[in-house]
Amino acid sequence: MAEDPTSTGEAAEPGGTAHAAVTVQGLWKRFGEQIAVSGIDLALPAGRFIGLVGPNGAGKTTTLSMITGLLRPDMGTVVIGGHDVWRDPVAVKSRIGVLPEGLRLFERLSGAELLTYMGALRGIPAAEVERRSGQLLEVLDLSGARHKLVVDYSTGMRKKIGLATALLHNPEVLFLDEPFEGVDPVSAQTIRGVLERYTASGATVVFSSHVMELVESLCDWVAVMAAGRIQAHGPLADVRGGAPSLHDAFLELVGAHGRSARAGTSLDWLGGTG
Ligand SMILES: Nc1ncnc2c1ncn2[C@@H]1O[C@H](COP(=O)(O)OP(=O)(O)OP(=O)(O)O)[C@@H](O)[C@H]1O
Repeated sequence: MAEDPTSTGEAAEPGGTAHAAVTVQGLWKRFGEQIAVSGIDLALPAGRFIGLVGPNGAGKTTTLSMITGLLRPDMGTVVIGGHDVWRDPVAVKSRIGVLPEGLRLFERLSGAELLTYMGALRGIPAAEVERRSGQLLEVLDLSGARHKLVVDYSTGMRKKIGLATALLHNPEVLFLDEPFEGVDPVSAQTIRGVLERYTASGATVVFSSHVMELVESLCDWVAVMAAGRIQAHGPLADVRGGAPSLHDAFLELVGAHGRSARAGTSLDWLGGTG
């Protein structure tokens, strides 16, 4: 579905639920001369596995940061669960979980301590935090590392403990910025299983990635971003259209077909033969 600049932000895609988990209207962000996000209107349907895809620098992180209340937009509104993210941040933050890019954790706590601390910050009763933490550590295959300091966790372990902290309060919507970046296939499969279980119960996942195969295999709804704008959005099959794969549809949408061939001809000296 091509982006309609007059869109009101209502979730109205064919065959989709009428209920929007997240409604974004007129979102803008500029860093000096650089317009990172250029007027986005988007209604993300509830209960879906949603992929935000786009090339490097498309504006995915900036968009997710503004949607989750981490970065103030220059213009525009974001509503989650009926609450404006910037006017009613506490109500929104109790309903969402966020795994941001380059998540900074409390490095000198163990995995178990980190969850206990995050649970207390969220106001969850201690016994419930302990119950949920034990289950999350178990399912994410971190039980053996529960007493290890987070500073000593590997990249994949950090992603998994970050995901555990984002899920601890049982949010309605989970936002993940590049959750599979630097994660080995076994950990990726574990994360994937947890996310599938989470959406199966009616919750919404929104994640950004530039790995098309991953998005195609996980998501049932996608938004394609390039140069700060939404180029297409809707159910996966609609966005893919007649293209053989989401990868091909994506290259077409972001105007990248033929770019690799051009790069090949301009690097005629490259080959390691002196
Ligand atoms: N704090 C900042 N200061 C200046 N420019 C920024 C800042 N954050 C982002 N940008 C610029 O805004 C644009 C969008 O960046 P953003 O990180 O949102 O893209 P992205 O789609 O997440 O990219 P990637 O896939 O490479 O992570 C880029 O041109 C980037 O250089």
